[in-house]
Amino acid sequence: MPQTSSSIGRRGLMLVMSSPSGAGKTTISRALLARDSGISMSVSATTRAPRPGEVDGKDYYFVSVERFHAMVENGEFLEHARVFDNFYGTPRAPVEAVLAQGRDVLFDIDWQGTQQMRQTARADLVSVFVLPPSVEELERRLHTRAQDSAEVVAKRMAKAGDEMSHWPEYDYIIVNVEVEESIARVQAILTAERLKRERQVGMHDFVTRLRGLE
Ligand SMILES: Nc1ncnc2c1ncn2[C@@H]1O[C@H](COP(=O)(O)OP(=O)(O)OP(=O)(O)O)[C@@H](O)[C@H]1O
Ligand SMILES: Nc1nc2c(ncn2[C@@H]2O[C@H](COP(=O)(O)O)[C@@H](O)[C@H]2O)c(=O)[nH]1
Repeated sequence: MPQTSSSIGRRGLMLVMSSPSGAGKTTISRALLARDSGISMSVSATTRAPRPGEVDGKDYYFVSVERFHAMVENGEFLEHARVFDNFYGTPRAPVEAVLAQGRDVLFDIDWQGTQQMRQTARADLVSVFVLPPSVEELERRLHTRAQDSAEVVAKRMAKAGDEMSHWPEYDYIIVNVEVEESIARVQAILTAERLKRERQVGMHDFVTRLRGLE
């Protein structure tokens, strides 16, 4: 049978995107998912109330505080954190199932969650921090999204400086000026990371066959 590169197995990676609230990571993530069939979104659990249009099981699993704590106790989360007075966590089982198929998983989580995942899964983690072009533009985006009250927007703006201080902990930094340019940059990161030697787990056998040694 002829050798083709499509027979080379690949180890799935975990692409984490973080940013201050409103910088644009959800927008970039949605576009990436629509354009790349090799990556799926990790759906987090949260105790925050759904925004207009958000769908349970698609945008988040909306759970009570009691249910969230039970999930923590049962070890159901890969990571979890308190963000803006609410709890958020990444359910472990769906992520492990996708990675086992050699597919990639995209996470929209904060810096606390990224730190936890770096400790448990460093080799599989690729982290991207998204910055806004300016603080004024960040506030404008939060208001334009029109999904949070003025009080919630003010709270998120007050935390933006602290959040942004974590940028040096990430592998890649994107200043999200033009959304199409930012999407292209994340696609480029994903392409390069997928090609890393250590992720191409079937390469040894492929080259062995190429060399006619098997
Ligand atoms: N490059 C951009 N230029 C202009 N507007 C943008 C850009 N990227 C995103 N936006 C808009 O900014 C708003 C916030 O974007 P988004 O919801 O993606 O932010 P986020 O980082 O995911 O926020 P959160 O952490 O609160 O979920 C949205 O209305 C989105 O359409
Ligand atoms: N550590 C985690 N952070 C998470 C998770 N899911 C979302 N987030 C972060 O929370 C804030 C606010 O999100 P919003 O949807 O309420 O605007 C944002 O920074 C997200 O990245 C998670 O599972 N773990």
